[in-house]
Amino acid sequence: MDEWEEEGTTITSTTTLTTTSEGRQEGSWNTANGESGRGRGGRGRGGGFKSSFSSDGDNWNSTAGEGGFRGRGGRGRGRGFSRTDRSEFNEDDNQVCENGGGSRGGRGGRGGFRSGGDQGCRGGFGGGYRGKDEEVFSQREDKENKDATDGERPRVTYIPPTLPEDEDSIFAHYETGINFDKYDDILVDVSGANPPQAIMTFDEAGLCESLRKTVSKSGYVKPTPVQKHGIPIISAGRDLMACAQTGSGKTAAFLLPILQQLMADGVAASSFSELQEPEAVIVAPTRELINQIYLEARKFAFGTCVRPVVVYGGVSTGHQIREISRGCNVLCGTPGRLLDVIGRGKVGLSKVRYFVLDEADRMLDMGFEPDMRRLVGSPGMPSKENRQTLMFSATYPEDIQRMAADFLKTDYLFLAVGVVGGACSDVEQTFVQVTKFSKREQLLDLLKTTGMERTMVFVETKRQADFIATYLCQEKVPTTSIHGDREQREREQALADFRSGKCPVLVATSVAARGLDIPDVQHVVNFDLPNNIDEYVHRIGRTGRCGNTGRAVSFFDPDSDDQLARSLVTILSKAQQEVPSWLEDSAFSGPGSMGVAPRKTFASSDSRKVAGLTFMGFFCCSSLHIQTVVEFILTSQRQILYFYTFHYILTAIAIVTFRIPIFHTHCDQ
Ligand SMILES: Nc1ncnc2c1ncn2[C@@H]1O[C@H](COP(=O)(O)OP(=O)(O)OP(=O)(O)O)[C@@H](O)[C@H]1O
Repeated sequence: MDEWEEEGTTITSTTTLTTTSEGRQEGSWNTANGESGRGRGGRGRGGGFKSSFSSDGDNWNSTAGEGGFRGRGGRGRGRGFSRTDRSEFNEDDNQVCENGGGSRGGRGGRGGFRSGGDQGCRGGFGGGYRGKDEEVFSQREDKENKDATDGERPRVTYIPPTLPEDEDSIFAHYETGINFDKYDDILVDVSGANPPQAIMTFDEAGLCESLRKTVSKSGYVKPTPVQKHGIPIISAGRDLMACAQTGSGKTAAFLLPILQQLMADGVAASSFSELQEPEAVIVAPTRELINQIYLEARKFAFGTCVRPVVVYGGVSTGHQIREISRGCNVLCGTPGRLLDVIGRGKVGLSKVRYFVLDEADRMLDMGFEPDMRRLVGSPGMPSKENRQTLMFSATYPEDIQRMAADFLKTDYLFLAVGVVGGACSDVEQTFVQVTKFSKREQLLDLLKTTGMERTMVFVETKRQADFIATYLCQEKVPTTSIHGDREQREREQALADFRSGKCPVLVATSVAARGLDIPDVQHVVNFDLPNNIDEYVHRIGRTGRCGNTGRAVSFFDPDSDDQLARSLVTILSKAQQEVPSWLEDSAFSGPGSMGVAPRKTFASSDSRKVAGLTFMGFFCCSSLHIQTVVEFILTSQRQILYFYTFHYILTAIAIVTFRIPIFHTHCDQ
């Protein structure tokens, strides 16, 4: 629960971890805490950790920097939020972190963050927990840019390395796994009026020659279920809310039909216009994910006149605007930066035909919903009746589904491949009961058995991510980390090192939970379990992708993870996996376990059906009871009349209360 998941959390701690890291060219990974960050209002004191990895040989040198973490930067100005932090830092015997007592600085707008990156960024930011989402970052960055203009703050100057242009790099892909063909056995449900026929092969998708070539060069032989159904739905011009398990090809399911249509219509990028007007806008919650989507779009559009462009925070806005001005048909972006470039008048929305929300449930939850509304309400953006809106995710809480309908035409189709919100069945899930003090040793033991296999370790907080990464480095496990307080250059370097295998262990916060498609991730470890079951599903979905198998090991601390037990049992059973008896005990023995659904928002299917079913159930019961009541009124049997009235009210309450579980049983065959 770091970057994203603060809903319902009591916020009490906003410590700044002032950490910067420099990736040295000879392969060293060096993280040093910023010298006393003295941003405005920030009192970041030195210390920090320092770890370096010398790639020549197995030489991992990590020193928990003199003084360890000493992030005292939490006192800043600006709006911040406090939170209850489940970090182990404060309790740990070997604590190397002095983090201001864990409950300070709820107003953490501007603390001390100072970086000496090779891009010359010297950003003063921080001052507390901002994490929540990309937008918060973007706003901050925009603020930084504005401040820079005022001569107060430096600009974000990072420009990502130029992408390789050779076909081998562009079309590099990993192989589908042994379970790829089993995708065909998954039950698919399309709800809504007049869905078009699914396709069985890419030939039936009616792709133009150039797309056929790029699809084939990408190693795609046959479509996955979400592609079989999604492609014809999008090609037929329908709005779509699609749900399919992690790693099952949702990206191509929306990119291919969009690109196909743009190519068929002869859309071509032009650098002559001052105002660029993309035909498609794609949004995703994190920088790395949107960049990945962009790379996929660029791959499929290779050799054609359709030009995708990506914009996201942490990168020089000027650079991105220059990229846009070279021609932009498909604009991929994180919400904050998108709104920024639109606000600067560099992008017009009047030609938008496709509006895509990847990780749609995340894009519509509390963190991003206002931005999504701002985006669809931006000047020139066609109304929902005049554009196609497409939503994709592996999870769709029911409340989010209901809200999503605001963005979709009323006759949208809902596509469910398998159990909505279900975990990928190719991931073997195991749980280890732990205490919070034993986690680190358990992690180390685990990593010793997995050796150099690629492993993502999810932790709850940014500080925890740095701390665990440092710890593993000290223990000579080549590790890097990714989280929202690292600079973009560092985040990209971390991913690159993980991808290449230079650092086979990546410690991550939730910022890396969704969408990232990294080859050969064999393991996911939930060092800290998230507080939300959907988050769990996304995290473990970083392995077991595209028909490959994977393993997820989760540390379950009964003291803090009990509230997740019931949802975990549900997830395990739905994925036909063994449920440890202790987990079952924990799930069904705790307070509030008497017949109450684990989570009301865990949707099983199209919320329209659920609503329909509830109404039908209520209506049937009502009719029956009304009939009975009338009969008894006529026969004047008062007690029985009271009994039935009472019973009628109870039934109504029960139906409304248990409507989700009722529907679960109905559709999870
Ligand atoms: N038809 C296909 N044949 C072979 N590989 C495919 C096919 N479709 C997608 N892939 C590959 O499968 C991997 C996973 O796809 P993708 O990232 O789109 O999954 P996803 O469903 O969006 O996952 P997530 O829910 O985690 O975001 C990618 O490497 C992609 O290139």
